Amino acid sequence: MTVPAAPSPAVGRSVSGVPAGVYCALDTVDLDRATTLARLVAPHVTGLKIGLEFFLAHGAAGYRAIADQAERTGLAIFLDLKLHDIPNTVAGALRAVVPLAPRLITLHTSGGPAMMTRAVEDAVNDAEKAGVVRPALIGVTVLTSLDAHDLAAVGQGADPQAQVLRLAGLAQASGLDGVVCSPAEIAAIRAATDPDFALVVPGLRPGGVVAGDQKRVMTPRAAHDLGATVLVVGRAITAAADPAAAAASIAGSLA
Ligand SMILES: O=c1ccn([C@@H]2O[C@H](COP(=O)(O)O)[C@@H](O)[C@H]2O)c(=O)[nH]1
Repeated sequence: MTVPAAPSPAVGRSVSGVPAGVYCALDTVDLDRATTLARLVAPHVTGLKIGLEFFLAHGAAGYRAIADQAERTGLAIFLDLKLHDIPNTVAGALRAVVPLAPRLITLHTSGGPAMMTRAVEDAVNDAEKAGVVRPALIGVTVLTSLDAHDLAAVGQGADPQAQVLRLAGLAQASGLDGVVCSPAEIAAIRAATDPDFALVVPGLRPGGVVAGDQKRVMTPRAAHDLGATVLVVGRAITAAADPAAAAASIAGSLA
């Protein structure tokens, strides 16, 4: 199939060293599939997201295989490990992965202020020691797969927006560079945080694509217009019959 010419994949405003635009989530345990997807979507996206599925299967060697490819095509790498543990353990995990030089790393804001402030301090030192640019530290607030009913089930009575706002405020006060939120909370966080606070937004479904396990969803265009910095798109691209065409169509929808 012919892939339509893509507009510039750099959309939105880059903040805190986070290049703005669409990042494709390479959620697979298959290294060949990940490298093929990375090649196919490269002309249409700003970055590639490596998450738990790929990293647990292939570790640093797999990361480097994707990062080498990303470097050749000028894409940013987002290492989405969603670290969540005591401060010392998260600091140790960062020490292990900061030398890989991803542009973004995630950790859970519900790990608390002590964990986040320690992460910020240590990431600076880890990056300096490794001679790499410090990654942006991005706090996961309330997963986009959760709704008010799910929050109540785990003892968090707050509605998702109130809980996301609370955690985003905590993340900013702890020195993080931004948060992961759903499209539904972008406007409220933008109003409550510094303009340079990065908003990383999954839960994106172009028209006609099923939500599946995601509960707080919007289209990429709606999230872009609301002010997302990073648009995270996985299955709408990777499960499409033609991933390059799907990525090109999403990039085109933002123009
Ligand atoms: O709250 C969150 C945090 C991270 N994610 C990640 O984004 C992608 C979304 O994949 P889709 O296939 O587009 O649903 C996936 O890698 C998640 O781990 C999220 O969805 N929600």
